[in-house]
Amino acid sequence: MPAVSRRAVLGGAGAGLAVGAVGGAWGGRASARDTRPSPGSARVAFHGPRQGGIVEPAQARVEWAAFDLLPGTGRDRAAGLLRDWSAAAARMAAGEPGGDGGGGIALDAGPNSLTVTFGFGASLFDKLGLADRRPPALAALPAFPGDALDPARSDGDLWVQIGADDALVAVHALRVLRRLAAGTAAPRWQMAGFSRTPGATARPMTGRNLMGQVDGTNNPRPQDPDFAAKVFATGPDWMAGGSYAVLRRIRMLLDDWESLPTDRQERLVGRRKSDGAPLSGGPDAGERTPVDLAATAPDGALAIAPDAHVRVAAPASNGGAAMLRRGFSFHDGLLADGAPDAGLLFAAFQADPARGFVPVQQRLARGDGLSRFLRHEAGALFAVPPGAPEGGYVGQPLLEG
Ligand SMILES: C=CC1=C(C)c2cc3[nH]c(cc4nc(cc5[nH]c(cc1n2)c(C)c5CCC(=O)O)C(CCC(=O)O)=C4C)c(C)c3C=C
Ligand SMILES: [Fe+2]
Repeated sequence: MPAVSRRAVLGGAGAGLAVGAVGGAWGGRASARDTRPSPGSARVAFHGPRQGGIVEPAQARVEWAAFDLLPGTGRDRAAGLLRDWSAAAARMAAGEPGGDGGGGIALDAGPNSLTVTFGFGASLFDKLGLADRRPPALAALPAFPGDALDPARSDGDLWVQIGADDALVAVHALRVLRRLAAGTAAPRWQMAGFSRTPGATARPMTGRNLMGQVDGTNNPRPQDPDFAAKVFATGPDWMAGGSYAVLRRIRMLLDDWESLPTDRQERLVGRRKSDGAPLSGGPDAGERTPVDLAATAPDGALAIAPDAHVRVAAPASNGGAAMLRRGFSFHDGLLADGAPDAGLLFAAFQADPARGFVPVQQRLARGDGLSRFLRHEAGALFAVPPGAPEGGYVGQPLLEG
């Protein structure tokens, strides 16, 4: 298959998505003119200066998995695993079989915009005798008020994020990578999430979370002049062009949330539920209307309440702190009390968590109205190295340097 740049592939994916919405995706009438490729054929090149799964739109399905190195695993074995994982990920991203262990479950499907992202936890550096090369930005995060993080579902030596617009494709990739890890690393925890399916809406729009809010509007955008400075690290050498991923499994108290009237829900967020417009903007505002934190209502009260989520989280309230949020919903059945075990697999990518996530979460944990309806149940921080060139593997400069 010819090498295709990530940008070119994504452009193609956009064209393909329209076909899924109109053509035979639901077994409906397919006209003779529907000759464009299906959404399943969209692909994101694995090799490149940056790993996939950071700036690409969230796919319909995500699998997160953390692994711990088996006792006695040294740098050579770990390097071999990253070499095998990278090679398999590159094959699968190109729509080729990943190798043994996938059970044939993705045989009929295209790559479906598959991305595989690899991350390194702080504990990996100690185990491989690389403590002197652990980046300062990977220092343990502080404990935040209200945190109730389950150690069995937190942290890990290695992290794999698999995104695809088809669940079978994502699960297949996970099975392949898991098989390749046998004898070198053991699964520590695994989580599955979802996002909107391409073509599900009449026009592409920012997705919604399980609280029903349009979520992701004020993310930094790749065209912003300071985007790379916010999201990508400049060092140490092996991390230049990489990023740091903060993960949180945040359960939502959905039954309590859904019992609130819409205007109270909107006040707690600071945006309208129907279209995501800021409450500071008046009836004609839209999702992209800039938030005005100083705006007041006719009665003199702040249009965006003091404890509204967007006020407390805004860069302007946190000394400019910013991150790229790329979360997925989860819905994992019922808890013992019958409440849904559902919420957000929150992921934030940034150049330095101490300047991105930490100040924001410190303020949110204390003064965010939304946090009364949220429970932080698991968390992790991983260094996400830059992408690997053709023929190389993710983390090679660290593991062979
Ligand atoms: C520490 C960082 C953040 C956590 C944790 C977090 C959890 C969380 N957020 C929502 C819903 C929304 N968040 C929105 C905006 C927003 N959130 C954060 C940070 C965290 N959120 C930031 C930095 C921002 C942008 C603020 C700004 O600049 O305006 C929004 C509004 C739409 C948007 O801009 O994305 C919603 C809705 C939930 C449900 C949640 C935990 C489950
Ligand atoms: Fe948020």
